[in-house]
Amino acid sequence: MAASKACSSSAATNFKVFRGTFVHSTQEEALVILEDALLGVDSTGKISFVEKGPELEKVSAKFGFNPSAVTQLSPQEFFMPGLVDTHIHAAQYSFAGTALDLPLLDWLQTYTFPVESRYSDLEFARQVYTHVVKRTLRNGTTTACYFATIHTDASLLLGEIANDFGQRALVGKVCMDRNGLHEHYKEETQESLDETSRELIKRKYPLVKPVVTPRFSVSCTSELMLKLAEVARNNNLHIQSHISENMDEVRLVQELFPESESYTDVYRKHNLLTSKTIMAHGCYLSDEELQIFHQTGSSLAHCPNSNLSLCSGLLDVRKVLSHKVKLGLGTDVAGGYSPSMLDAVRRTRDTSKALKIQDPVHQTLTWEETFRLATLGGSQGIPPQPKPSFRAFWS
Ligand SMILES: O=c1[nH]c(=O)c2nc[nH]c2[nH]1
Ligand SMILES: [Zn+2]
Repeated sequence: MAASKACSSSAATNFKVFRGTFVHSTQEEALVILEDALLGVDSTGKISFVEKGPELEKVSAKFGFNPSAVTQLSPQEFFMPGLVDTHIHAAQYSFAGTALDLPLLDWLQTYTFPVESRYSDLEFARQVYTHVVKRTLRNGTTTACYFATIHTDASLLLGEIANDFGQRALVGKVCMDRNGLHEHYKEETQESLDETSRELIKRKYPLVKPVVTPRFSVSCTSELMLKLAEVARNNNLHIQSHISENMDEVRLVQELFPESESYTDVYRKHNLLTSKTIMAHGCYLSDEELQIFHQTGSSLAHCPNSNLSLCSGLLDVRKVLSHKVKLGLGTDVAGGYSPSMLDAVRRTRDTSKALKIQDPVHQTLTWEETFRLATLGGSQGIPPQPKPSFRAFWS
């Protein structure tokens, strides 16, 4: 992300205007580079126009800004869209980079649940949540889809912190009414529902929205999942959870829900697959399951660092995209050790190359495609405020 240098400070205008190179993605083209462009931002922070640099005089007359107040980028600088982290556990930031020696279910039991259970302590929560928001913003994450913990007050605090630092976020109080792995870190069904409602009522920050967050099928009863789906539908909310991350987890879900045809079928039967659903991982989804994702408009968060670090699996992104399923990238801190979305971009390429080693006909993802997944891809699961794309202005 480029820093900018003002070439003049006089600004008797409603627009902040930048001139230089702008880089972004569209559905048709993974990487579009606009050289010597003018980008105008209105007083609410929204992009109002993108025009050609050499037409400055004409454009300034049309939009009524002072041409000498334009901020000129240097030749080494460029603007790009903010990075969208579609899956990150804010509470797990406290142990990011450690404890990656166990597979998923053992990792949850040994490291994750004991740490998450500490977030009834709001001072601890404030410290960790402040660090994670500042760190992800520093790494270019302008929008994040956070899992908090089962604690409503700490989850509300995370939203307040993200809002105060200017990060757009979906924040979910985690819901889990069964936990065979750690008996003390769970809620009663009604308590989980009541606390979710309390979170909805109290969350009032302009940049932050609540997201209904059943942790995963392993830790939720049928009753809780059905009722959470109702909450999401009645309030038109996003839903986030995990799916098909690791083979032991997939087998356990089959045992817990023997009447369901697949892991995806479990969520479908509980009405949790909507066009506002973001499911993390999906390494072992079959073609039939991906078709259900396509039909319901649900999206996937690809978390390659976590998939590699916990030896969970290798998601075939090409296969997902060939089913026309929406897909963004996630850091999945702390299964993923890095909070940086640029790391997620690199690991996405590494995973694609590992798939090519296994199967030489696999078509490796390009840098351009991976950049698109980290920006536009993520924003399809978490749509931004309606805003015209650069392309709409640049004809
Ligand atoms: O990577 C993961 N991190 C988690 O915290 C989690 N919970 C359920 N499934 C999970 N996977
Ligand atoms: Zn996760």
